[in-house]
Amino acid sequence: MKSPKITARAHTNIALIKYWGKKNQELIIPMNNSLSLTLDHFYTDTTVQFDSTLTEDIFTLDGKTYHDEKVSHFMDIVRDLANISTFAKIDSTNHVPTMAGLASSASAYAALALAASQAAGLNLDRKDLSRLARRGSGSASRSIYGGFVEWQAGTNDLDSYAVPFEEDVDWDLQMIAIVLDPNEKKISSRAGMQTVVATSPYYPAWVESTTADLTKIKTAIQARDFTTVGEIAESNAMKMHALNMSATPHFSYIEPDSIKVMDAVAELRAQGIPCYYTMDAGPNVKIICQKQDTQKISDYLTNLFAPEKVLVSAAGPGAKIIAR
Ligand SMILES: O=C(O)C[C@@](O)(CF)CCOP(=O)(O)OP(=O)(O)O
Repeated sequence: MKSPKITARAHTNIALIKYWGKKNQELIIPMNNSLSLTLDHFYTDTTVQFDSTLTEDIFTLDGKTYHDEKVSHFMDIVRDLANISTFAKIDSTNHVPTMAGLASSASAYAALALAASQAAGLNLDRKDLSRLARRGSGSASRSIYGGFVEWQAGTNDLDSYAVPFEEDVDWDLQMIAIVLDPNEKKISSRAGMQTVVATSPYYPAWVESTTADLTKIKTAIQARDFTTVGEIAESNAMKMHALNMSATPHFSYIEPDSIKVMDAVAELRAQGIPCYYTMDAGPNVKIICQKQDTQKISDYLTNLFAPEKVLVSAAGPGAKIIAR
């Protein structure tokens, strides 16, 4: 007996106000609210079909089969929700340019949450989809929606989910990802944030300051105040990375080429071009800019990096079913 074969598409999101620490590991409840922009350029397509002849979940990513504990654990959560015990075939394709290093768990688990729940006969609303995606990866909770999205931290499985802050973004904000290292990061987000929560003396100040940043950036987005949005996002990212350097053992995702991009942004700003950077759990740098400046910034960057490493995105859509 086979279920319908469902394909869902979800896009990557990049946080302007970071999630970097959990209150609860198993349920993935964050310490603070975060806010992101869903991007149009990078997305994951995932197809799921439950099949009673299978004796385990079969997961392929970009054509290769993997035994992924996180995926199986996630599928157990879906099976519990749907009250079924059937295994599934899961085929995922990351539509991020090769060597992008941006194939984030966010788009992957948002697409899997939508495809798997639908194939299991569940018809979850977007709030419950966000809660389900959160169980796969915290940032995936935000990729259920397009545009600017806020993940309300909450305190338990029921009240920790994302909400749209501005889904149809009518603002010419863009993000230029400079792909410095496509390989898997040495320290995963999950391990990195666990270390800082447990050992950084600055952690309580991070939660306090990032909560203040969130309030201010929401006002700035609504006011279309690009400079303030950029300044807060850049500062928030650097505070997140300062946590890593203050942990025990200390660690950092920042590599020499990351600093090269940061210096380029400083030079562009000195030339009067407003642009700001953010970084996540890896060396890649994302530059926040306005569409009118994107070409000038890209031209400057392609003098420093190979053109195929400079990838431009605008605001993108939420998760949706693309085939059934
Ligand atoms: O996206 C952000 O807010 C900031 C980060 O990207 C890192 F900079 C965190 C992503 O963490 P995620 O991969 O979701 O961790 P999980 O819940 O342990 O799977």
